[in-house]
Amino acid sequence: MGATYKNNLELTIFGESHGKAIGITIGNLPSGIQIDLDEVARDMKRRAPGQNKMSTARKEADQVEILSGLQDGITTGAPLTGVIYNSDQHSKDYSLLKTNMRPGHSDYPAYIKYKGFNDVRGGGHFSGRITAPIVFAGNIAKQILKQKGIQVGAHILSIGKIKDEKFPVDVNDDMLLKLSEKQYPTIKEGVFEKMEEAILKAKENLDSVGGKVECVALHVPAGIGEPFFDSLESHLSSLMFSIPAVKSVSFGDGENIDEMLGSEANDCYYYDEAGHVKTSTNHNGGITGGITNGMPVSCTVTFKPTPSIAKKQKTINIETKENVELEIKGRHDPCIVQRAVVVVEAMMALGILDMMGE
Ligand SMILES: Cc1cc2nc3c(=O)[nH]c(=O)nc-3n(C[C@H](O)[C@H](O)[C@H](O)COP(=O)(O)O)c2cc1C
Ligand SMILES: C=C(O[C@@H]1CC(C(=O)O)=C[C@@H](OP(=O)(O)O)[C@H]1O)C(=O)O
Repeated sequence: MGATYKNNLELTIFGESHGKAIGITIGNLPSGIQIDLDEVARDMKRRAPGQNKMSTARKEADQVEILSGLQDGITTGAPLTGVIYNSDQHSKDYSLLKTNMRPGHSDYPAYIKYKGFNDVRGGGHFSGRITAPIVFAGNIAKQILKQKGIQVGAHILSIGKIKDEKFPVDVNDDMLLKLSEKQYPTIKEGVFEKMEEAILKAKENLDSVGGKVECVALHVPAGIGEPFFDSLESHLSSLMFSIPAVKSVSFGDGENIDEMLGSEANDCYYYDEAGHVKTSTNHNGGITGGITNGMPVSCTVTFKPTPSIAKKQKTINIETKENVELEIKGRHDPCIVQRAVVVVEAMMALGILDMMGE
């Protein structure tokens, strides 16, 4: 199993959901950067499981132990390794799932690829739990970007059929600051309460819901990225698609841009009062020709409904080769989206830092 993303940064993730620990090694970080570990802990808590009825009941502290690469809170330039110990595994929930393949999860393709030796407990290395180390790495990236004046922030754009509004073209630091103060960030007031209802209703019906997260990076200078294979869109979408349960990634108005005319989709340039180049709209999400144009980089990520649901489903038993019915027991998120906002931010920060190549 490969576990490394390598460009200017090197990210190597390790561990399984029910193993001893999970973690990440980040290579090629700049040296001499002061890291605030309280900020790391704040982001870890935004993703951590077991906090309320909208999340899996599994409880994990998700405290990161740093093994290397940091001395007196400052990056040394050596590979930075963070480890998170697992403590609340209920592995017996998975005994039936070794043979009865969960629809929508990795079980069947992983069984084929790894000849049945893959660890199915908690999803093994395929688990959403592996996003905890990504949030750790992403927070380090956010702190480095912040020192360059770049801010990353996100909100829940939709859960099921309940929708928030999209970021406006003039999204600014204040708006991101306000969102960062909310546990479940939405731009419209009062919309998360309706989203929560949708999550709890799905759960009550032994089902799950999906949704979208919209993320921006502000003050990214123009000129980051390359044409074709190393376009910023290519790298960011590769990172976003690495998040389990992500089924689409788009930039700007990407999901609807096909319905516009050229005259509507083009972002027209102007000089503002300070002489900075801006565009009056941002349908292209701050990237044209694969390269940043100085406008906010904006990306929307769609999460499918959580695959492990308690409702009876049809599937196969890979050992007896029979069609069977499956009722999944165990602890699962009735919705992934509200826990994944910070994961999307992490990938955005890592992708931009990586492509800046400094
Ligand atoms: C933060 C997070 C939490 C998740 N929680 C669950 C869960 O409780 N149960 C589950 O079946 N899948 C969960 N998933 C999704 C699965 O890991 C994912 O659907 C599975 O690995 C198959 O990958 P794919 O959906 O990308 O094809 C979670 C994903 C994330 C990012
Ligand atoms: C533990 C986390 O989420 C897990 C992600 C997950 C999956 O299949 O992705 C399945 C569940 O694992 P378990 O059956 O061990 O409770 C979730 O709880 C986490 O995100 O930290």
